[in-house]
Order: sequence, then C-alpha cells, then structure tokens
Amino acid sequence: MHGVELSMENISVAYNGDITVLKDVALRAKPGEVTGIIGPNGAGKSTVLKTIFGLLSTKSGTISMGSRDITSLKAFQRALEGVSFVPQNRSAFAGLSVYDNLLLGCWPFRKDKARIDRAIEGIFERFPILKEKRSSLAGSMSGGQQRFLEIARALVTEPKVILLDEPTAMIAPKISKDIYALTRDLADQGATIILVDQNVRQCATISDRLYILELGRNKAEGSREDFATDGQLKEMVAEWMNYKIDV
Ligand SMILES: Nc1ncnc2c1ncn2[C@@H]1O[C@H](COP(=O)(O)OP(=O)(O)OP(=O)(O)O)[C@@H](O)[C@H]1O
Repeated sequence: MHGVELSMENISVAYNGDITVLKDVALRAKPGEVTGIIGPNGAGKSTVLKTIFGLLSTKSGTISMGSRDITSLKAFQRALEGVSFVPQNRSAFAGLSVYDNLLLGCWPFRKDKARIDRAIEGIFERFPILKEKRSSLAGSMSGGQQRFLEIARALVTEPKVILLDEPTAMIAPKISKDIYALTRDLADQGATIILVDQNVRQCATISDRLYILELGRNKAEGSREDFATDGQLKEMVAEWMNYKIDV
C-alpha cells in the first residue's frame, strides 16, 4: 500500500450553512502511521472525517493529499484519488451478498472488469472468512464479520488514506482486538490511517500521533511519546477520560 500525507489547514465547516462545528481545524496524517483523533462527544471528530471524504463542504481552509489540493473535489473523485471512509454506523447492505457488497465498493472503477476481479480476489486473500461467505447475505453474518466486510469494502479501491470512524463501537472485545491489529497492519504496510475512537486507551496505544479536539477546535496534538511524557498532555487526557497514557 502506498500512503500519501493528508493535511487539513484552517478548516471550518458549518451544518445547514450556519451552525459552525469545525473552526480552523488543522491536521496532518503521514503515510505508514495511524493518526488518532480523540475528544469528548460532539467535539467534531466524525465531522472531520466526513469533511476529508468530501461529504460536507468547507466554509474555509484547504485539504491536501501530498501537494495536491483536493478541497474542491467531490466524494467519488476523492475515492478515485485514494481516500476511503468507513463510517461509524453499520453500512453493509444486509440484503446483498458479501460479494455484491464488495462489488459496490468498486463503483468508482466500475467499467474496469479486470481491476474489479483483482481487487476482490485481493480482499478474499486477506479475509478468508469473506471468501467463504461470498454468497451469503451480509445481514446473516455476525456484527463483527459485517464490520470486517465494511472495512474490506473500503479497501477494494486500494486506498492511500483510510478514514475509520469508531470501528470497534458495539463490537465484542475479541473482535475489536482483531480490528485494531488490522488497522495497525494497514499502516505498517504504508497506508495513511486516520482513526476516530472513543476508546482512548486503544487509540493511544496504536496511534503514532494523536490529536485532541474540543468544541470543534484543535486542543492539543503530539506523538504517542509526547502524550506519555508531557505532564500537561497526560493530565489533559486523564482529566476527562480518567486514563493515563503509558508507552
Ligand atoms: N447533521 C447535522 N446537523 C447539525 N448538526 C450536526 C449534525 N451532525 C453533527 N452535528 C453537530 O456537530 C457537532 C459535532 O458532531 P460530531 O458527530 O462530528 O462529533 P463527534 O466528536 O464525532 O462526537 P461523537 O463522539 O458523539 O460522535 C455536534 O455538536 C453535533 O451535534
């Protein structure tokens, strides 16, 4: 996987034109790294991911992939450029087979049959359970298996930047462990991962760099080591999450 740096500068976003939820947010996510975003409920974490994917328009600011400005691209164009998004809520189509769910992920290159075959074969190699269940309805699988299908569907485009919104919410701890391992693995293979997570402990454990958002603004940022050693950063997280980060 070949990641690319994803950056946001001075990003402001408003819902319905006037309810401002992001104010001058800046973020930089590097290839080969997991960049974690944490913060209280309503801080704007999901909004950041939706904005990067092009689902919300910006009032100001710039979003770039490497040196390329993608701010004005639509979501499907960003998908073609190599951005993938796994939303927080369940998004597998329960009434479609595993194979058809994966096929939907190939929509941006739907006319390229050879690429579709190659992409889905690659997914089946990585996720044998999906190969086994290729003809089963997604809705017949467990919640954990459906989550893997959702992540797999986001991987068919061979993305450079992968946006994960609370991938382990409502998922059993054993499966959550596998999802975090997959997340780390994708970064180690070179992808740029941006992970939003309520589970501060897990997020801090697998992220190389962490951003804290509060009320739609950047509150703090630093490497995992910074958060483990800087008294002020440690306290900030411990204060509202009752958790101290150790490396
Ligand atoms: N469609 C919408 N219309 C109006 N306001 C919205 C909409 N979606 C979210 N908001 C508001 O935007 C703010 C940021 O929401 P967002 O979901 O990005 O936060 P979050 O940090 O991801 O929180 P959570 O952890 O609860 O998911 C909140 O105040 C929320 O109420």
